[in-house]
Amino acid sequence: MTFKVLISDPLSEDGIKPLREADNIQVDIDTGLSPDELTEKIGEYDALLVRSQTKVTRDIISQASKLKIIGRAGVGVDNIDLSAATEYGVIVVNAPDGNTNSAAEHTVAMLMSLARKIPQAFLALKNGKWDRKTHVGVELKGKTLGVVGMGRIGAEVAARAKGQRMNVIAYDPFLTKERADKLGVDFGSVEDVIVASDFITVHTPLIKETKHLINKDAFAKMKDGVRIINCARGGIIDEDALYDAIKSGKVAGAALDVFEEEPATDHRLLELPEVIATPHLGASTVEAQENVAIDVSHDVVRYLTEDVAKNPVNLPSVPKELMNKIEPYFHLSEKLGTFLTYLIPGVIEEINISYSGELTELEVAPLTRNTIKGLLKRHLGDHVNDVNASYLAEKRGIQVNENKSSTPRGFTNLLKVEVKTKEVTRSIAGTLLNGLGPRIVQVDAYSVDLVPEGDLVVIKHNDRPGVIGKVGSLLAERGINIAAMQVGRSDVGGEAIMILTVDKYLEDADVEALNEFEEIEKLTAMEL
Ligand SMILES: NC(=O)c1ccc[n+]([C@@H]2O[C@H](COP(=O)([O-])OP(=O)(O)OC[C@H]3O[C@@H](n4cnc5c(N)ncnc54)[C@H](O)[C@@H]3O)[C@@H](O)[C@H]2O)c1
Ligand SMILES: O=C(O)CC[C@@H](O)C(=O)O
Repeated sequence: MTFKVLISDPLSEDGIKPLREADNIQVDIDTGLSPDELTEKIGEYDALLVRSQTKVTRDIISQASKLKIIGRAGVGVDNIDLSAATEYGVIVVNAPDGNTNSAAEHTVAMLMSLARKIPQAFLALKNGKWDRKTHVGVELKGKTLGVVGMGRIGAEVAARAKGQRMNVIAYDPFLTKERADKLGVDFGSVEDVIVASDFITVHTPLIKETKHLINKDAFAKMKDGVRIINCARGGIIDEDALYDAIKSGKVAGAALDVFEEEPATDHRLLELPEVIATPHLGASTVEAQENVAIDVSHDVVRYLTEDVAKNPVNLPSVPKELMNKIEPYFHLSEKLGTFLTYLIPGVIEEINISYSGELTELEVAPLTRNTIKGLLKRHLGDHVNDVNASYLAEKRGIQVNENKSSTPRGFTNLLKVEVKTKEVTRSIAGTLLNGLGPRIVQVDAYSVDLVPEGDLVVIKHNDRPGVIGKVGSLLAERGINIAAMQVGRSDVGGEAIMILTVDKYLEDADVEALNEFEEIEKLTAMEL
């Protein structure tokens, strides 16, 4: 099978080598497509790679019937409709580390240019003006830099600012006193940062909480003559409020690499002499472009060929060490879910997944997602995957409960799935037997020992002598070989269950013939 990958923004040719070198991947590069052209084309592709120019909208994703992965060569994923991607089961991966250094260096370049008015002086000189009076700057030494957002880039900027002998005060909802001490910065609320700083630089993502975080009210609280830097995302700073604050003299200058609408060639902020700007160049270095393209290309190859991604954005990433431990349970968890779908009539209302024994020591969320996938896939189709399984369950109003109990229950590990509909509650449990692989060990109240694989027949019947023989003979007459058989009963002469592993899926006629036996209460043929 060959996977088709579309690259719709310019990426480093050296960086996409992992894609070019993969045997089963065809790479098409088509930059500058209009939204309509991309919508028309996307149906052919298994993967889409973008930088920040391509807007991957819901409309585009909804037409991407084969799309499995969107790779963002960079950090910010605000140009991708993540909800739509999750809903359609498309994983989004980014390259979070590859451009940190370049973005931090660019921020420092902007900070220094802003302080010393280098772009303005250069422009004047280019225009033949030797003007030393207008371009008097300020020193950084001893000034306070406020950093809003102390993630990868914010922390790097803070470290470099300290090298300029600046004091740094930072705010980040995840910044603890210990980390602040380690980084050698003061920390406080966003208001503390805004009030105390001579320069303010923002390094948050653009999300609901950070949209216009720096607004009219915030400017009002700042020191007179404050200088503002935004090398993160347009929209974190309210551009109208910034314009007014510069015009009023409250803000002495601003350095902007990003804008609410890009490209921003005709922006009124650019008319102000106090504003210096670059066209979203934070990550535009040879090194960063190569790094991010390599990282995202590797993840695309990995996901298309092995179903694992290192930097997923719309799915929690599973550390390698954990993955090694839980991977053997993947097959079991999905099969338990699939098995149950054959036993339940009606609409699932609740799924209860319990983990016991060794499993209690592990992060089991990936197994829960996989079990839900098994429960939904048979009815909803192959588009159900790890990315959208939980979303699809929630959308259908299915309550999913996950719990851990350390009670050994006779197994070193046990995964039990119970499903409730309006009419019934059914359950199944499985284990991973050392050296033998996955086994189903319980179906409702019955203990069994079953490999969760192949064509199975589950027969609920009355416990009477001869039933097993009758079923065996009928199947033999029809040329259906029984590979394995499990029987269990509630009590002598009561309800009993027979589970057969057969070499061939039962046709409707075979099921009808078996149902003729009066001892058989219910028969279900299934394919795991
Ligand atoms: N200009 C460029 O070319 C360029 C290049 C790379 C990254 N970026 C942008 O820079 C930003 C930071 O990137 P990063 O790699 O450091 O990301 P990151 O995820 O490492 O850091 C972001 C930090 O923002 C913090 N945060 C979230 N909400 C906040 C809030 N309300 N107030 C304060 N902090 C908040 C988070 O806790 C996190 O620590 C992103 O917007 C990214 O898209 C721009
Ligand atoms: O693609 C780019 O050059 C911009 C990348 C940058 O904004 C990011 O968020 O990583």
